[in-house]
Amino acid sequence: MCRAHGSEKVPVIDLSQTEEAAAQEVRQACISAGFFYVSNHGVPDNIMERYAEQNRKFFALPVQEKLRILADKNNRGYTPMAEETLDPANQTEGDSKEGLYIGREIPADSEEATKPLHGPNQWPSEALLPDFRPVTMEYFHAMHVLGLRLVRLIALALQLPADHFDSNFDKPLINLRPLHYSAKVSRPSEGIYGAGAHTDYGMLTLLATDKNPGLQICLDGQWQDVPPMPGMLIVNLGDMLERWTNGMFRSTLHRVISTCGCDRYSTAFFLEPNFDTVVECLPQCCIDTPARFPPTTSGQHLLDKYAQTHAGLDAGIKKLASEAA
Ligand SMILES: O=C(O)CCC(=O)C(=O)O
Ligand SMILES: [Fe+2]
Repeated sequence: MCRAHGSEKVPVIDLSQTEEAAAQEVRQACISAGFFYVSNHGVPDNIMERYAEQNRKFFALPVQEKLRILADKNNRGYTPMAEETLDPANQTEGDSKEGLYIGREIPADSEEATKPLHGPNQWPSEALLPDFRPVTMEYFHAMHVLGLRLVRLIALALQLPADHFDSNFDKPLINLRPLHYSAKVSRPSEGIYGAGAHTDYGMLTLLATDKNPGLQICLDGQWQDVPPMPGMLIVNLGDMLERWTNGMFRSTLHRVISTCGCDRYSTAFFLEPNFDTVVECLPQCCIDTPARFPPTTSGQHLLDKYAQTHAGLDAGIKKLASEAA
């Protein structure tokens, strides 16, 4: 059970220091909070700003236009307001947010596209938003480079060679997910949330938010605010890293509580191992404690999770699609 707010416990890690020094700080943060900020991360402000502008334009499109690219079976495309319920046990309605899933661009006729969760992206009309795709791809690339750098820091933080996980990330499952939260004020006592409490599913998440607060994480039984910090990104670990490390590195419960009565924009970049990667306790993490989780694969874990939280992946998406037609 997670209660009222406590003090700030999310560290800032300066990525301009040596890899060894950064890895030490990453290790501490992964053990204690499962969340950290990164400063001097190398993604220019200019890209961040141009990307944020395109997202505002996308979400400002008429809903009919967005529904044209409703998320498909590969989880690429638009998820309407309240389509996702991240914490079904405690929510009385869906999250007060809409989003767009963008993955690695995989041509429909390629071998890779035969796998679940692989395929082409769905883009908004070029005539309406000519810069959306190129600017989004530029941001995607910058996050991908930074994400792989963080995977190497995490390997070092586990006292493994920096390239330990590299072969698990040469065909990664990536979701870039711009989000728009409506101005609806959250009422947790009534089960109404910006985003219900959840842990992220994969290896790690790189989050960029606008200036409005809302993100909270559950630490030591208390909800702690993780406010936006200018020029920094928020990094958190997902379930797969928790499984790999047998719980030593934390996939921390978090949620979004909207209090300002204003719209809020954020973007998560979810970096997950290749579809077929087996995720099981690293030998060094199950010497003293038996493995807490059975082995799984990256792809299966994600498919299971999406099926639990997205109405849109089954009958719901068809209903929304037929309403839009
Ligand atoms: O919008 C935020 O601040 C958090 C979003 C989030 O937790 C998610 O998309 O998994
Ligand atoms: Fe999350």
